[in-house]
Amino acid sequence: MNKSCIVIKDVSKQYGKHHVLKNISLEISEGEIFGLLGPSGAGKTTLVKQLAGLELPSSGENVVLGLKMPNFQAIKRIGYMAQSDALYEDLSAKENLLFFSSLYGLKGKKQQKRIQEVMQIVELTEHIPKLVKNYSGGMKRRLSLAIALLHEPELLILDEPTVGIDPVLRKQIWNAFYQLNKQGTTIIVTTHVMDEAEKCDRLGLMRDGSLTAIGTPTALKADTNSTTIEEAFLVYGGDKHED
Ligand SMILES: Nc1ncnc2c1ncn2[C@@H]1O[C@H](COP(=O)(O)OP(=O)(O)OP(=O)(O)O)[C@@H](O)[C@H]1O
Repeated sequence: MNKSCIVIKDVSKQYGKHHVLKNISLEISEGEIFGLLGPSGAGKTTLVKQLAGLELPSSGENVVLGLKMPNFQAIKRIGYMAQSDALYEDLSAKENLLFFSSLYGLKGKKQQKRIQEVMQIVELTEHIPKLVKNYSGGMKRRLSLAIALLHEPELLILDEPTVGIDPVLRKQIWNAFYQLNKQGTTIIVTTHVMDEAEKCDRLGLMRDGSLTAIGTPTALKADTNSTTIEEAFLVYGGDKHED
């Protein structure tokens, strides 16, 4: 097994009396595409926000890139794409990219070059001058991904990156993930889309704040005598998602 990129040690999270994460332990290796699969409310967002350094566990700890989170040195090496797009709608894509890249300290020719590169990855080059409010939902998701890539992160944390996106676009976005992964980027992605889950190297199945199973899609299916991940998920005590 490769070096660990993420080590989650007995992490729990409580909001008042509500136990949102229950004793989660998990290791993700460098270079993996790891999927967190589970129905709405299972705790996926809560967990990945902690990994991105945006929330704290109630107990346990998260070590990311060798550093206990939250840690600023680690955060600088992480690209995080939240579930809802955080874009300036009244600005153009170019202006958004200039703004976010300047936050990372990019300037001049290097900044221009990186903006071109990330927009090429998400196949939006020709739409750079457009106002974001004139982008479709799928284009906004891809622009959010481009922004998450600006500082060449070693780890990408993607919260439902393709939600509401049609299958053709979803394929394009996954091609971008594979390309980045081939270059060494570790990717953790939350999803409740079963065909997307099949694309991950390994999966963690989540339900009611617990990890009910961890394994490759093939192993999870074989261990449960299932032909699909959805069936395997149900065997491990999951709920079918209503979407
Ligand atoms: N700040 C908060 N205060 C109180 N409860 C919260 C807070 N954040 C999340 N929760 C609760 O934690 C539970 C898990 O939410 P979370 O968003 O992590 O689930 P999820 O698996 O990502 O679902 P979805 O796919 O709908 O985003 C939900 O019941 C949610 O209401």
